Amino acid sequence: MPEAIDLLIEARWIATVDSDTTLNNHAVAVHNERIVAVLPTREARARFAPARHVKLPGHILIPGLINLHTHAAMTLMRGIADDLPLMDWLQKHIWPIEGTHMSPQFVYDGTRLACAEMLKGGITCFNDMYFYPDAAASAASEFGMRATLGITTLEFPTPYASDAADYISKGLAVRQDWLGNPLIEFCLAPHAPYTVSDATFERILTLSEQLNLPIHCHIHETAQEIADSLQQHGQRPLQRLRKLGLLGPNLIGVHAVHLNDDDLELLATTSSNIAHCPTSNLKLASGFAPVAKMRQMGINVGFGTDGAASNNRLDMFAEMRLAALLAKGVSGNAQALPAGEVLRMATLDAARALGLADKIGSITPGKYADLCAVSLSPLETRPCFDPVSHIVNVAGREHITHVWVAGKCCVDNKTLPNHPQNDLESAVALWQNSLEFRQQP
Ligand SMILES: CSC[C@H]1O[C@@H](n2cnc3c(O)ncnc32)[C@H](O)[C@@H]1O
Ligand SMILES: [Zn+2]
Repeated sequence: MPEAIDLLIEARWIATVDSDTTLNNHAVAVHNERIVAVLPTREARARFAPARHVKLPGHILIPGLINLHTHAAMTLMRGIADDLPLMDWLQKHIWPIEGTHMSPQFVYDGTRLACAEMLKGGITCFNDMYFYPDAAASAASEFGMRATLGITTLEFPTPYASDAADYISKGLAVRQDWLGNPLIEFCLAPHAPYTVSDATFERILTLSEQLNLPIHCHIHETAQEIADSLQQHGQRPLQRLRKLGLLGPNLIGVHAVHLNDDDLELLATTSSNIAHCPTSNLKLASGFAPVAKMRQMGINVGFGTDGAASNNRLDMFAEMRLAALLAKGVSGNAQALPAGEVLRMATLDAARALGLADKIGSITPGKYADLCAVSLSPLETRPCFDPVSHIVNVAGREHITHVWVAGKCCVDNKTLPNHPQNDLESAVALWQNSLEFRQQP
């Protein structure tokens, strides 16, 4: 008697990522949100009686992509301040707008816009750092998307919170409200060493240890950040964080562009994780992160899009391709970051950084069925000798046809099922209007 299951997905190729081999003509069986088997299609047809059966004869099935660093709601500021270096961009444009326009509705609408874009681009999970995480959680959960939301912390006041203690207590309260939701996780998110004091970092470390939460923080993004830290603290930001005890397997350091040999050694010996954001680093002219060196030294690295105001897309296919090309160019080694490694960094390694590798990141029985199907049938993707190479070097997010999160179909034939598109479009149009005609200082 065939076993009744919720879903059977047959694919021409499957890159499980838990091994280096690409499976041909295999199927993934899904029941109760999880993967129950990965097996040859012929065997799957005999063994299972699926309630839903999806056939993908020209596709590769990969684990859902994980965006290891973003500010989702910044989609509403996409393209509002281009062609600027980080500090001009932040201090003269972004922070003033956030100071006047930030609200739960802004974060809810902006995060919904981000979820629509990310899901259609094969991203099933994102690691967010922004204001009003309750509004972000509502948006993600409406789309059925997985998210780790930051208990974001700054020392200075914004419409969201008055000081570091207020940011932390508001974030912890939101975490409490969402405990038990299987798709929503939290992390501590001190913004950066230049906006957070030693005392606040100490408090954050204690909370991370007590609650076993990752710590998500921008680090070593620009040369100026390092010069300022040397002047103010007499040490580089990573040395300061090391002294405070922040480095370790719970840390996700974002950007890590400017690293000397001692910095690299610190990251490696403490098993810290890095979110590499190649597009944002180029667009803000921050520099080139030494990713090939990091990988050689055993540092765990995933990819982040950063926010849509500094990218200006939330496109992990673009990040994968750019990261692979930059790693080769920067290291002078064409073998740096081959496609299989890039796909693992965008999935399993990012899951590891978030402490979620036992749940997501690979197509492995027992894990949640977070999956992405990419069509390699169109002419521009032919011929195909190596489908994993095609994911990084040929295909784009426009080739994604289906996405599942915990076995639930979130993108069906390139569309978002049951999504009230009009409501979102009109909300975005209203925000565009109010940002376009804002009072300029
Ligand atoms: C406290 S919420 C997050 C905060 O970070 C700002 N931000 C966005 N991108 C970057 C970046 O690349 N480096 C530093 N800070 C960034 C965002 O505008 C929010 O204010
Ligand atoms: Zn960022």
